[in-house]
Amino acid sequence: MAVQGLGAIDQQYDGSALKIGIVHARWNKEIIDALVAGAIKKLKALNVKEENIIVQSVPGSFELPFASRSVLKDENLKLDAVIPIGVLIKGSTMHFEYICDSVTHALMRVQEETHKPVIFGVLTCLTEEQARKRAGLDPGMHNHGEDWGAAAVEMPLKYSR
Ligand SMILES: O=Nc1c(NC[C@H](O)[C@H](O)[C@H](O)CO)[nH]c(=O)[nH]c1=O
Repeated sequence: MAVQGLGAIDQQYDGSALKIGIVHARWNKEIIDALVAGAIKKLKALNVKEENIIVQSVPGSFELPFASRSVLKDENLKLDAVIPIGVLIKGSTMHFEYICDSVTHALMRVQEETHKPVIFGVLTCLTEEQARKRAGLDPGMHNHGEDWGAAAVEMPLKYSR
């Protein structure tokens, strides 16, 4: 069996029949905007229609699990997957650690409760520089939002249909 690299895509998936939600926090706006744009770019590259990409925002990453569950359960939206996007940057207190840990576990619970893919789009960085690099804001750096877009297409086509 071929060993896949980190974030390797095993084939080109066709997202033309999918409806994907993106719920993003509003902290660290410049980095968030780049990550959201990267996710949307990849979704469109995989044929997800623009009208089937539903974007909503919440105050911060701590609100991502609640909003992700809400949009997945919304019968009017009929989403196939959700990409919660947040950027957590370590400050001078333990606030960062508690939010990172609680949000990570809560997003996994949303996935288990809804049986819908919840892509982990939360950057947990020690510095703003780390976050900027992972959003592709530095020349030559890869935008992790694109990986999240690819995962949001692959997962519902593989497991939720
Ligand atoms: O503190 N730092 C951050 C943060 N705090 C706010 C928190 O997510 C929540 O919105 C409020 O506590 C209100 O519930 N939210 C982030 O997305 N990134 C951070 O780096």
